[in-house]
Amino acid sequence: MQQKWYNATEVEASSLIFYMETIEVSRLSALAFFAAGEESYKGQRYFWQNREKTLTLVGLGHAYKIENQLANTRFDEVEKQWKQLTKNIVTEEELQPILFGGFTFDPENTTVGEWDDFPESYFTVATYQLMIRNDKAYVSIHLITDGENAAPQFEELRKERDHLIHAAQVKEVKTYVKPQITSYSEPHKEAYLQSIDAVTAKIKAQEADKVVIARSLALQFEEAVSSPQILSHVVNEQPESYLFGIERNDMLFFGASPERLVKVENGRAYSSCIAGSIKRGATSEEDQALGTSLLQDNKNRGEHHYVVEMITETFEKNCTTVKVPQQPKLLKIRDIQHLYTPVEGQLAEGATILQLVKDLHPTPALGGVPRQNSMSIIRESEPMNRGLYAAPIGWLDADGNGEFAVAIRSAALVGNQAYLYAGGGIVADSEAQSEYEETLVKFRPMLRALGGAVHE
Ligand SMILES: C=C(O[C@@H]1C=C(C(=O)O)C=C[C@H]1O)C(=O)O
Ligand SMILES: [Mg+2]
Repeated sequence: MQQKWYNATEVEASSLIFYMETIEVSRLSALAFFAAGEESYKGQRYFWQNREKTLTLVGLGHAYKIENQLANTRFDEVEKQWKQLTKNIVTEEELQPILFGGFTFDPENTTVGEWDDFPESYFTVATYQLMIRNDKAYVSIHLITDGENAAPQFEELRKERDHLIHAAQVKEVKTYVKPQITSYSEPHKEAYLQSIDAVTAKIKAQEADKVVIARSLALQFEEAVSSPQILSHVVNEQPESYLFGIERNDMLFFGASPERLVKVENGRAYSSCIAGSIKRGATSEEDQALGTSLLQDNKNRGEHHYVVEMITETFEKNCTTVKVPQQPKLLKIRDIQHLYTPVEGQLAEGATILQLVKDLHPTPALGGVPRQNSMSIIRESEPMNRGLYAAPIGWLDADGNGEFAVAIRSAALVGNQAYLYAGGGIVADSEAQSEYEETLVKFRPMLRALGGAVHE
């Protein structure tokens, strides 16, 4: 697994020139722009929408890649390379270039599977980037080169840009059918149930306070499923979450997550503590009753408390002032309700979004407490590699702004196969059967998008 191929991209970034040109375009469908890249940029695309739907990003093609197989130093390495690369920017615009990507959940996990050739850090600068912000749409071209022949290259890129915009504007926005599932399996279901009992016993024996244990669900389809097809369903069905899709070679990793890891805007940092769950009710009365019982439930308040404590401490280390409400609220999304506490602070001098990602990941919402013990227990207990599931995914610019979601409610799609991931926070009084049911609810957003039966 420890390949050395990433060196290929680590050319002397300082000798490279970063050209960027942005035009404003009349509003077009982000999905149609993504789909316009189906032939030429498949395997090199991304899609992102924040929860508020005030920012949409689509990337087609790779102007530059930052990949590495490092463990602890991966965050610093990406930050260093991005700084180098954005030192020599040639642009007339106010818009900043954007680096989009993610860090895997655990670089020390060695379990083989669908994530085998995925690097521990995977970031790209798109050749063509669509940004929809404040109701305006912009398309940028990025070209990163040593400067030789930049002008004719740029001319070619402009032609292709116009072609992509045209295709996205004039083609009807397609309505995609749902894929046909030919097989559904919950691999290692028994092992999962046993691991919950085993982990609960470890917590009772004080080997850890909280450990998040996850499992996967595997689907097969009649034929290969396309990325725009799946993203279109996610966009329609999950409007209240972060929506993301990131392609690498023949994999699409996608999801609809309610959870913010960190956002930085003009020197202020924001995070969210989301842990503790209950299903939605069939009627509004039942829904409210379930919500009230979640707010009062000791086991769920325990799961939540560890997250608030850790994120608050991390913010105190990186910020001059920190604001945290005393009590959690309810966060209701289509299939589930969670306990939710927002955290915000004023970034201290020198603190950056990637430093916050490094310090926050994994929070006890996806790892556990204490961090090292819980990570070892996860490695021993889960017969899978989480890859980007439960990991930081998002963007940053060259000005220090950016946002990372925690990639939960997510799945990896490879040709005609999909792997869906879900887990839950295990504490001393967790019960295997109810944790199992909690994961079934958490699979629903991906299962629904992929054409699976979801009993509403
Ligand atoms: C682990 C997941 O979600 C996390 C675990 C939760 C819980 O156990 O209550 C709630 C939200 C997330 O912090 C997941 O969705 O897979
Ligand atoms: Mg839970």
